[in-house]
Amino acid sequence: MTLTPLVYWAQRHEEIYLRVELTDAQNIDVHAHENVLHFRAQGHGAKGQNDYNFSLEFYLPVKPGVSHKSTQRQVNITVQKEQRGWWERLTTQERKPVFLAPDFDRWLDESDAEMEIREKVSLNLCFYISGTFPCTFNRFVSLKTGYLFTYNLVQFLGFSWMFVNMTVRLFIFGQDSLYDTYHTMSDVMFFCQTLAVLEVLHAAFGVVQTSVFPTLIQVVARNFVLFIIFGSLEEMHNRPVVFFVFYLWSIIEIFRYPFYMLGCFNTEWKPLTWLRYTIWMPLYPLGALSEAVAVIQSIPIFDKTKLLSIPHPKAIGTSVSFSYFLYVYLALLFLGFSLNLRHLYKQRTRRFRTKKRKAN
Ligand SMILES: CCCCCCCCCCCCC[C@@H](O)CC(=O)SCCNC(=O)CCNC(=O)[C@H](O)C(C)(C)COP(=O)(O)OP(=O)(O)OC[C@H]1O[C@@H](n2cnc3c(N)ncnc32)[C@H](O)[C@@H]1OP(=O)(O)O
Repeated sequence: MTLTPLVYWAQRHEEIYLRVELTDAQNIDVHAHENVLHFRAQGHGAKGQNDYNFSLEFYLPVKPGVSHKSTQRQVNITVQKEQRGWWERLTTQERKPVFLAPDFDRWLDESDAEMEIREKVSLNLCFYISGTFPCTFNRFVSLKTGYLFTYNLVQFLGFSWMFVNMTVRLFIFGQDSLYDTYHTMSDVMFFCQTLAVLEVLHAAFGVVQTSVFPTLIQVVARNFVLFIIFGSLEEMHNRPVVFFVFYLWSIIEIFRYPFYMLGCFNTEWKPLTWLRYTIWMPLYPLGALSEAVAVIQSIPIFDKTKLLSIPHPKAIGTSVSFSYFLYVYLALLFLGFSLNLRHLYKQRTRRFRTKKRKAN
């Protein structure tokens, strides 16, 4: 009689692990052919001493070479994935075979597996660089953590100061406070937003694991409004739009930077994570809208003052107003906004999908 053994599985980004519950397994034949793993052996399983076999059709392509190792208690099989990646299940069919279960001794979810790789790389580099522990690389890692923590703390303090100040002033002075936001907040905002340029460098040099383009869009967009629209036009300083722009920027940052601060120590506080990945939903469109309003309000001022206009190109005989560039910028703003909205949505899905899997 041929029976099916119990099989436990787990995965990493590059391989699949199978643990077959057979003691004293003999005459083991295991191979993968056209994406199907075939296993046959004699041994002592759930139904006593017998012939056991099973087949599994994998969810995605695997490499044909399969390695196995049998111990007195089990047979361990390792299958290499054809392409690096995370599989949502093991087999092509959605319903898992009854003899198959997760191997909780080896089970990791995607982000933990990523962490495992990073730790391995850091250990390998550690040996490579110095051959000793604690090594230069470890010191570099803690230096990086210390640097990022300090950076995030400084930004958090800056944005919290602005948020609290604007809120208190709004309560005390009411509508009047909207008109002098620039005079009271701009120094700190200039400081924080200049510092934020470092975020593009962090992403570009791999100091944090994120893509450069969304960060670049964010920093360029904000600094354009801050330095060019507000900074260079005195006429804009007393406009309420400054309040809305600064206030919306500050709200998200008082959640984002503490989230990163905890992340520096691989810690999280669930309500904060939820807020970091949710509160942008109303804030981002409102922020982009208020930035667009600021740009639109500045157009007649640039036209009137001729500030930043290109002086007198011979072919036209008159200077080209900076406002033409602002119309192009408004189109870019819409495009950049859509791209970043998509990015933020993807980050949110990635974050909560991973967390949900962890909870299961
Ligand atoms: C190039 C030409 C440009 C032309 C310009 C055209 C104009 C475009 C206009 C666009 C409209 C902009 C409007 C906007 O300015 C309005 C506002 O901001 S309103 C206020 C609301 N805003 C928001 O909610 C957005 C806030 N900003 C962000 O979220 C980020 O800046 C953003 C880049 C958009 C997304 O961030 P990121 O991709 O980094 O996502 P994560 O937070 O998930 O981070 C990914 C992982 O990296 C780790 N990380 C990141 N930074 C740090 C750090 N400083 N310290 C430590 N760790 C960090 C983070 O923990 C994640 O790691 P893990 O996944 O392991 O947790």
